[in-house]
Amino acid sequence: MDKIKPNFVLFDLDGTLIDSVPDLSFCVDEMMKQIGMPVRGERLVRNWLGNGVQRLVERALVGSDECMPAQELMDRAYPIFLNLYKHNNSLRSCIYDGVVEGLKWMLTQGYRIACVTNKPQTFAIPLLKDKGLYDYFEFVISGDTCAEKKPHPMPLLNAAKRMNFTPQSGLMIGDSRSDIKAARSAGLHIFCMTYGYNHGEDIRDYKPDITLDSFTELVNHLETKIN
Ligand SMILES: O=C(O)COP(=O)(O)O
Ligand SMILES: [Mg+2]
Repeated sequence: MDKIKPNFVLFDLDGTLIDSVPDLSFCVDEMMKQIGMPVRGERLVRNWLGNGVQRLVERALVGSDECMPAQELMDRAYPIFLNLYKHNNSLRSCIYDGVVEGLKWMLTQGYRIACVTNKPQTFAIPLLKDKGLYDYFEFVISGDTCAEKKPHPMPLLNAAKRMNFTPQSGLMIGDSRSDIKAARSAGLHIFCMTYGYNHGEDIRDYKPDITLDSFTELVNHLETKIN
């Protein structure tokens, strides 16, 4: 594929900018211990992430991707998780190699960038700030900013509107099938990182426009906007 020159670029957070699973799995396991249930471990949490923290907790409680826990169990467990994650939001999480260089390069090339995540605002903003990434973005659309989250196109359409460009002139960079589905429905181009979380499946099977092993490869796929 030839290099493209999108008017704006939207970045996913978990699994794209930051490996947040170490903190999330710590909190899931502490919650499980506190309610007297078996811990789940990092590998399963990695596969259950991608549809917001509420869905992650539901999956952890039933031990599967699909089913729903009893409401009474969720009502007991979810507040415990929220309190734990509030205090363990960024301690163990790491920025992926190449991300800071990639974001700096985007800005020097004249790109306008924002973050679109399914993580609720109360966790997304402190995490981005703690890791020194917040100031790179014009704005952050979190999992609870719009009425719908990815894979629904609404957060991406909202971002395009705030950028004042058509969705078709934008690019989403993510790591999961939710990012691909949202981008396709909204009409954006979509690049995916191979190192992220995609429910244990190879992201190439979902056919993004491009797959990247590192943000340092962005230079191979994007034109400069400064001429
Ligand atoms: O909170 C999640 O489930 C994942 O969030 P993401 O959209 O940044 O990958
Ligand atoms: Mg993600």
